[in-house]
Amino acid sequence: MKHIIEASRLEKAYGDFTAVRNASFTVLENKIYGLLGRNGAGKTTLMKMITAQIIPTSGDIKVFNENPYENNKVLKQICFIKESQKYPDNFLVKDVLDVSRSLFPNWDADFAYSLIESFNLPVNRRIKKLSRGMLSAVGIVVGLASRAPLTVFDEPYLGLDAVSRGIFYNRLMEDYVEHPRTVILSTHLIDEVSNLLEHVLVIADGELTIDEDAEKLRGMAYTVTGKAAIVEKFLAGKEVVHQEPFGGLLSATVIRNDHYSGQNQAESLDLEVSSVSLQQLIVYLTGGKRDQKGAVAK
Ligand SMILES: Nc1ncnc2c1ncn2[C@@H]1O[C@H](COP(=O)(O)OP(=O)(O)OP(=O)(O)O)[C@@H](O)[C@H]1O
Repeated sequence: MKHIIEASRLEKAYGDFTAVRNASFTVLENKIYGLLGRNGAGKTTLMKMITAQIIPTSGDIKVFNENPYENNKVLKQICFIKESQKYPDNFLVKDVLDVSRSLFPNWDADFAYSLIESFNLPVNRRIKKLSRGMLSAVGIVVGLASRAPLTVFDEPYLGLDAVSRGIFYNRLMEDYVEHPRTVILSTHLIDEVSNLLEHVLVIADGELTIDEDAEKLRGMAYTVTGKAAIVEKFLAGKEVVHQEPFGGLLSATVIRNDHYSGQNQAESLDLEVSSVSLQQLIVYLTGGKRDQKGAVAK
C-alpha cells in the first residue's frame, strides 16, 4: 500500500508553547484512521499541518509525495471538514453544494443529494438559519460527497443527534467500500466509531503515543475480576494499565502477552475475564497513569 502522508519530526509551537512535538508517522492509502486524544492534545493542530492550513515550526511533511503548502495539485485531493465548519451566512445549502462541486474533482452530485435527503436538510434554506446539528450535517455531506482521496473530519458532529451520527457512519462505510479513499476522523466518541477504524493514532500532550492497527489494539488487553488477593497474585510480573477495587474485589486490565496465555491462568484461578473496549483501553493508556499501581503500557 502507498503512503499518502509521511511526517517526520513534525512540530508546531505557538509562541513558547509547543502544541505538537516530534511527530513522525505515515498514513496509508485507502484506510480509515482515527485520530484520538483528550481536549487540547494537539489533534486539530496536527490535522491543520496535514491539510496545509498551518506551517510546521520544524520537521517535514509530505502529502501525496509533495510538500502540501500552496500546492494546488495536492490541495485539490484533500477535503478538510473542520469542527464548527463555517460557510458564508447568505449561502443557501444548495450554494454550498455548487461551490463544492467546483472545488473537488471527484464530487458526486447525486450522492450529495441523497445524503441531503438522509439528513433531512432543506436545500433552499440559508446557512445562517440552520440549527447547529444541521450545519454539521452540511459539513458531513461535503466531506463524503467530495470523495477526496484524503478526507479529514475534525470532530464533524457538533450538535448532531445519535440518529444522524449513525447515518454518517453507515453512509461513510457504504461509500468507502465502493470508493476507497483515506479518511482521518478525529473524535471523542471512540466506541461509536470503533468498528469503522482500521488504524488508530493517539496524541497526548502534543506527542504521538499510539500508532497502531485498530484490530491489534482491540485485542491488546483484557480485564480480570475476582477476589482482590487472587487478582493481585495473578498480576505479578504482568503489564497492568488499570486497576479498580470495589468491596473485596479487584478488577484489573492487563496487556496481553503473545508468548503466554494469561487468560488461561486467570480462568484456572476462577477469575472472570472480559474484553476491553477501544475507548476504555485508550483512556487507560493515555490518562490512566495517575490511578494505577501497576506498570504502564507505553
Ligand atoms: N493559534 C493558537 N495559539 C495558541 N495556542 C494554540 C493555538 N491553537 C491551538 N493552541 C493550543 O494548542 C493545544 C492543542 O490544541 P488543538 O486545538 O490542536 O487540540 P485538540 O486536540 O484538537 O483539542 P480538542 O479535542 O479540544 O478540539 C491547546 O493547548 C491549544 O490551546
